[in-house]
Amino acid sequence: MSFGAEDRTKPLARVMMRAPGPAMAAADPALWHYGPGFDAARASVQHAALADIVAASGAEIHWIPSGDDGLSDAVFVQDPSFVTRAGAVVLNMGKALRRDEAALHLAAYADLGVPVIGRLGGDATVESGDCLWIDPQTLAIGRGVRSNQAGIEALAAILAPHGIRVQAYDLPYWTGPEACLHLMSLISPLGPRMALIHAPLLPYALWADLTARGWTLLMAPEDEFRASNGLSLNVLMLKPQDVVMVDGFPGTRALMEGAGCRVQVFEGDALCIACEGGPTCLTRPVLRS
Ligand SMILES: NC(=O)NCCC[C@H](N)C(=O)O
Repeated sequence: MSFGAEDRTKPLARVMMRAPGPAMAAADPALWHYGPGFDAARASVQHAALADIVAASGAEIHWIPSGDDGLSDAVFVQDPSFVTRAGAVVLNMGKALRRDEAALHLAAYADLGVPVIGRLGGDATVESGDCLWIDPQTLAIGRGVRSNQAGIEALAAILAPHGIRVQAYDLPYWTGPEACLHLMSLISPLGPRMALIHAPLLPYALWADLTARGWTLLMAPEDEFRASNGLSLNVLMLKPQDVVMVDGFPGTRALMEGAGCRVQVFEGDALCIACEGGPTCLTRPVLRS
């Protein structure tokens, strides 16, 4: 089976997802840092609506089995691993409650026949929500509450033999270590060299590096970013300039449409805004082709 999802000139062809299922139905919102809008039953319906959009785009979905395993955040399949043209890397989550998700991803790659080229463990943590492909040879990593220096160094050592360079950028404190602030909370690629950004929190050096490479950076409306706890900006690229976002943010949507994007929406208040993860976080690309 072919794999490798780092080339954003290509459409999403294969992706992993996990339904919220019994794990999220049993979740204690205070333990998981879920907001007042959390509603597990509605979250399941909203997740299914996103899956319908992804499937209609032509991408094949590989479902990680849901279970009553206490892993409520495992619905956010973006984070515990990522897939390069050389194979998958299985990460070590910075959020302690999410550590056991690695086993789900290892099993999924075994099912799919995707080789695992490296794993992180011990005190070295990186979450894939902190990882952004600048180009297929350059992976940006946000150093912050979820991804640490030891993790970044371990990941660089795994990727270097495959011709992939890692570049770290520091993330801000923002609302503190309990909240989920990933690098990808501040930037969503819309195409090979186009992205939606929240400039005030984005590492300046990343902004400068992308600008020097000729990226078009669209500044997402501040009011919608704040009202959504950042989820207005979490946009999944299905194909270059063909994207899906949480409904309810007309200014952000209009900005992307004005830049030539087709934008589809789904309701995400009970799932995305409440649980701090949007359509990007709910999908783990395996292949773009
Ligand atoms: N890539 C992402 O931004 N993932 C969202 C993860 C949300 C989840 N509740 C977490 O705190 O890890």
